[in-house]
Amino acid sequence: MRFAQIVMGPAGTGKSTYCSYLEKHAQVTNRAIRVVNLDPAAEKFEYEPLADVRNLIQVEDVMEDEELKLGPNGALLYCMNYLMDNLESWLLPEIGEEYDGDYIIFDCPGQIELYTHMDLMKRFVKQLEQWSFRVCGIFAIDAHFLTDGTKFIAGSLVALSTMVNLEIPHMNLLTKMDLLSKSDRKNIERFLEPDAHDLLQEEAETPWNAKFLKLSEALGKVLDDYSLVKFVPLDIRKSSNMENILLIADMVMGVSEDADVKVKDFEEPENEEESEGGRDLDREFTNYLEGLNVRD
Ligand SMILES: Nc1nc2c(ncn2[C@@H]2O[C@H](COP(=O)(O)OP(=O)(O)OP(=O)(O)O)[C@@H](O)[C@H]2O)c(=O)[nH]1
Ligand SMILES: [Mg+2]
Repeated sequence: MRFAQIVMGPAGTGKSTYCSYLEKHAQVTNRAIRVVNLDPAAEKFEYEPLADVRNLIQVEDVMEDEELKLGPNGALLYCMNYLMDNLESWLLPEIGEEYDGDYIIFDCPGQIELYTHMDLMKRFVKQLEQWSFRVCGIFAIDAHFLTDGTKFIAGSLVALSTMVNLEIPHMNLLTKMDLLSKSDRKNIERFLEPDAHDLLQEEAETPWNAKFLKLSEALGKVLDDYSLVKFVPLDIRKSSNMENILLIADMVMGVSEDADVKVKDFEEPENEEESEGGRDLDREFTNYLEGLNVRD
């Protein structure tokens, strides 16, 4: 049995940052988690990829193709199709045939149509399942876009389409929590266990809502009925948030304590401080985040 998180979501919402954060978290907590870059348009990321789709195909090369004549979005979809046709021949050798207990994070592109209605990612999920992976979908949403009830409904519906399309256990990550003001952070707490009906009541005064309140209420009911559309906050400065996310992912993938999840080979601590008092995970995180230039 192997485990995978597929990290999806709109452009710039912090998918790659989450992946590098998770890779680092795994290093300091001794879990063997590796990241695979599946974004053929990625320019840079901070993790050390186990495999990188850009070694198979690159968006610029496709855009330069005189016969295809594709722009950036069409070229990206072409690359993803090409990747799906080469999963057995390219990806499998890169990640290895069968290592029991492997935990792999797939960092995906920010093209939302890949998730909501196209079948490319569904093909990918099916293939991973055939390779005996248990898969969890992580859908990254920028917390700034969820600060009122109407935006919440819109954001949740995109997440819901993805969940329904891919048919895998699913978690919505509220990213960039560290950038929210105190009041926005407080405001967002009501979305963590939301009652869509209550949230919409507060929005009822705008002309749009007066006209479409019934529609919004009906959508709200859909979300309530699919109570799986839940949001988990990610404040990148807090290692406890990461632990929480990993725990939920473990739960939804059915990773039990007796499952054979790999830990890294034990390394002897190099300095005395570590051997005496254990490792200071928060300090290691702070050093890492300073390297990433995350604002405080
Ligand atoms: N402060 C802060 N900045 C973040 C966080 N997550 C992402 N960023 C910043 O947001 C920008 C986009 O982050 P990425 O991780 O590249 O986002 P992405 O979703 O991978 O973007 P695409 O792959 O282009 O769709 C970068 O400048 C990051 O440094 C976060 O949690 N906190
Ligand atoms: Mg990215």
